[in-house]
Amino acid sequence: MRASLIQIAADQDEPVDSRRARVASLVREQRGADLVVLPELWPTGAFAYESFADEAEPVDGPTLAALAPAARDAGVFLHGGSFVERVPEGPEGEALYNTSLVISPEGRLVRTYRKIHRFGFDKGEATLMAAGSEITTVAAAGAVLGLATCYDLRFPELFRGLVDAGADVLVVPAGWPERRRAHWTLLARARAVENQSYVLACGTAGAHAGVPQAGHSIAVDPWGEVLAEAGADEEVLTVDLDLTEVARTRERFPALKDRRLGLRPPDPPA
Ligand SMILES: NC(=O)CCC(=O)C(=O)O
Repeated sequence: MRASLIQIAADQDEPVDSRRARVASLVREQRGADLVVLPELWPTGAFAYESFADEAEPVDGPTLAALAPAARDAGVFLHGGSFVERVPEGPEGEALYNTSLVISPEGRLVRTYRKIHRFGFDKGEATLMAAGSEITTVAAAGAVLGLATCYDLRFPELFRGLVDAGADVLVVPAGWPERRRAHWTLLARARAVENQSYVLACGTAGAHAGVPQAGHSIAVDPWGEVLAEAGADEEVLTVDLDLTEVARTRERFPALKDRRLGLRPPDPPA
């Protein structure tokens, strides 16, 4: 599988529609890839909280309208990163989600994933967005992609759930800040090693809302080796994955089979 990770900046000086057009044209340039991945919340910027409500859109809104024909023209599976999804009706009224799109080479939306772990503790995304609750995989380009978004990378149990659901390539769009870049690289490698899976983690470049971004999109193999890593600036990172390596790694070093589920919890302190 040839994968291209498009690490773009979500600069607030660039109008969102211009960025959509620019991203669509970058996707079209990836003809020959099997899978193209975009970062988290690239239309708005992951930390541009003030713009979330204004830029929120339904799943079939302008982001999908820009990306679907681009995926079709390039003939690629496209993980469209994520955007702010507005859901007008629900038990508690309107809600916003941090939602990812996966589009087929025919330009058809084949999967959505709503970010499960919201970042910000008692502010930002954690207060503005609702949390997804579904572990989500999708068959694409000869692999089973396990979908996660940014802060999700810190929660290994989600990734175990994805592997249990058959994932062999874990795809993580992100808007990860420069300040915690060491965690980004470490966690991407840890998720690959412990799950004996490829990890494709695509971050943003530049800075938005005053938060410098780490960039350093990264592709890691099931043994934890870094196959390719971007710099800090805008860049397309292209990498070839040998998907048979997942089964080979799991056979030669079958640690996943040694899991001990259902261990007895400790007795409460006396
Ligand atoms: N957008 C995010 O989820 C940011 C996550 C982050 O900064 C961190 O986990 O650290």
